[in-house]
Amino acid sequence: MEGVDHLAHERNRSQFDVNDMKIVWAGSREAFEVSDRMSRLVANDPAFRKDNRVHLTRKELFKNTLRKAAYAWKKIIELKLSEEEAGRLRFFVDEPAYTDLHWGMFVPFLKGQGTEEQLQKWLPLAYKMQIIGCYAQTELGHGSNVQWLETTATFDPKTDEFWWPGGLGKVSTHAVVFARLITNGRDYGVHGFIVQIRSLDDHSVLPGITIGDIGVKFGNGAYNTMDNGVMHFDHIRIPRNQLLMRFSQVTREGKYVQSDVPRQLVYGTMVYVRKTIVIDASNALSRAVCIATRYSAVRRQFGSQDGVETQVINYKTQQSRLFPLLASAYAFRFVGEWLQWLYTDVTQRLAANDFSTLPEAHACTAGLKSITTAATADGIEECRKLCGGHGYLCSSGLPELFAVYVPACTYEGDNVVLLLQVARFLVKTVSQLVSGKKPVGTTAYMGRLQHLMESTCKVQKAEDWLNPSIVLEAFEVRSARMSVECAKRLSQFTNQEEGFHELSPSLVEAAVAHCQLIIVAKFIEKLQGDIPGNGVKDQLQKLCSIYALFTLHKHLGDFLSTSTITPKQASLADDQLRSLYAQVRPNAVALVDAFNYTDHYLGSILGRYDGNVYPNLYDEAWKDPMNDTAVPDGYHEYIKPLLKQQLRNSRL
Ligand SMILES: CC(C)(COP(=O)(O)OP(=O)(O)OC[C@H]1O[C@@H](n2cnc3c(N)ncnc32)[C@H](O)[C@@H]1OP(=O)(O)O)[C@@H](O)C(=O)NCCC(=O)NCCSC(=O)/C=C/CC(=O)O
Ligand SMILES: Cc1cc2nc3c(=O)[nH]c(=O)nc-3n(C[C@H](O)[C@H](O)[C@H](O)COP(=O)(O)OP(=O)(O)OC[C@H]3O[C@@H](n4cnc5c(N)ncnc54)[C@H](O)[C@@H]3O)c2cc1C
Repeated sequence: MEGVDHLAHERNRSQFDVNDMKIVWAGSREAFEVSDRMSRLVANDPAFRKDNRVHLTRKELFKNTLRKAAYAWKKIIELKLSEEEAGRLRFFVDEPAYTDLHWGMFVPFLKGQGTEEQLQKWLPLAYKMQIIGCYAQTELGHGSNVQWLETTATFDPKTDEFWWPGGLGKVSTHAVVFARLITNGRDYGVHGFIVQIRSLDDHSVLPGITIGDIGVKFGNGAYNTMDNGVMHFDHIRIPRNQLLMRFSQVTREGKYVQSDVPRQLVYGTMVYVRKTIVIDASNALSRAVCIATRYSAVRRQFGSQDGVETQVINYKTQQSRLFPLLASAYAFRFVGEWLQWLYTDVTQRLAANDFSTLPEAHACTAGLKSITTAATADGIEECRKLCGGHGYLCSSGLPELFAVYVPACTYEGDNVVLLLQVARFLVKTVSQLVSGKKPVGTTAYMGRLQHLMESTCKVQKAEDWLNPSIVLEAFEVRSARMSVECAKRLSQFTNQEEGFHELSPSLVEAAVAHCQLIIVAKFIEKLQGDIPGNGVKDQLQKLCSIYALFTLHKHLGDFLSTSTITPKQASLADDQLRSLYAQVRPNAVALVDAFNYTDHYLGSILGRYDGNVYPNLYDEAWKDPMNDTAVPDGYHEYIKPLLKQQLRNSRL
């Protein structure tokens, strides 16, 4: 029945104030207000309709995305929205588009790498969208290995193929292009250039440049709203001052001048985007968990008592699959908040030419991007399975969410390649202990190595696993012992690079252990701070324990093989986990209501706020074009003759 809240009984059971939790999830009351207003503005405007995406052809889909992006831009101007409001509006439009790369990579790269003079020229054009930019770094032959990019930019004192860049295929007029800078016969490695690729008069591709779309990508709808492109340069010429010269210059005479900064600053935009991808992971996972939790509370199957079947959310197996994902969504939110702080701090230090925390920023953004995207991609697929057959319908919202999300494990740095960067950072940290260098930041725990190597876990009863200090120490011991073991095995190789290559699977596991420790530590830190709201902190403490103990359970091999805990303590952790699931159960629907997602944004019949699933699932089926006629296309050509032939055969 429309208008009835079929989940009211669930909402009445919750033991905390969901409106207070909405503020904590949003980050502040102001952030909540902006988000709530923008999500409703989008949900209530039919121009942002998205339930028809899966029925559109690729060209219709793309044109529809251009229409929405132009309409959104018009709204932003008309309503004089702030940068924050505009960003939230684009988020709730929920459609990968060229604007993501224009605002998410092209503009940040200009801001990070341009000189004052270059910013004055290019930023006003980009802010007013008088030029549209993309980020062209990946080539057909190289994406991960940036140092081996093959496009060259040779300085001519007298007077290159990109693959993947989002927005490149059909829309962008300009590109940030990565190429090897060659001047006076010497290769100075990869630098960033701004290159005009299309005419601002008729959008034609400029001479010497070939551009196209790379073709259909995974899934219906999904990333096919984005014109990821292919571009080939054939000896084009650009002015010298289109080398972005904040950190290195080429003089009019062709002399290369490198200011005294780490060359990795040219990678600054990737660090910036990896940081944002962690919060994006929390957004995507919370969306899938919201759908799966509400549907699990609606769905009844087997186990009937007095003629009423059991809600599937009451099965322990459903809880053991769903609640860790709920906890992870909150965990990734809070580590993403901390990462934003770290990034701001590093940026302020860079402005003062303090590069001391650059390695930490690189390791944290790389590692946390890797493990949160991997867990989220797996988590969205698990949420689909938690919804049984209906989870496989596009009207559940889950297949398209999965298809649009999974490239996050690849773009902005392949997850394994990035974890290997973290492993290098850890091995270096351990090796520097010998020389007396005090580890700081997220590796500070390595400074207590002696203690961590000798420590024994104090758990004697299940409740002991609720003690944050005990949990934190267990994760520190596991990570420290794995890193030390890798460093020890590596030291037995005469060729360190060969050893690193040989031991890379174990090194990746040590990197994961370190990054999971960061997530647990930041969740605990969050709870040590002021958490306003009735019953809110208590719920978050339960979710923090669930994230930590589920992670311990999932990586039990590490904890046992490093003697961090005993099998008995592992069993006590499982007991505590089950108890925590029972405590979260009455609050589960309210905990996902706290994400404050509109039905429009969720795009899911299963995840409707009112839980009125079945009538709407049934009605949705009839909207499919397949049901336009009772007799399907093809009947007369292929079915009728077959049936007639079979009838004749049976009479012979
Ligand atoms: C894999 C990378 C990081 C290797 O970089 P490379 O220059 O080869 O460095 P080394 O491994 O030799 O390390 C040298 C040194 O530099 C440090 N370092 C590396 N990267 C950074 C960084 N970003 N910030 C700070 N420091 C860094 C490293 O730690 C070493 O330090 P030492 O002290 O040990 O010397 C690199 O090739 C890379 O990042 N590859 C991934 C490429 C990538 O992410 N591409 C993204 C393209 S854009 C995209 O995908 C857009 C998607 C948008 C969408 O649609 O959403
Ligand atoms: C949807 C999408 C959007 C994108 N948008 C953009 C964009 O806007 N601009 C842009 O420039 N690029 C973009 N990219 C490209 C993306 O950045 C690259 O695909 C990504 O960096 C991975 O690089 P690769 O494709 O070379 O993978 P590869 O590195 O070739 O990975 C292939 C396999 O090799 C493994 N591997 C590679 N090196 C090592 C190593 N040293 N040790 C162990 N294993 C290794 C990887 O783990 C992986 O399993 C996009 C990609 C996608 C999917």
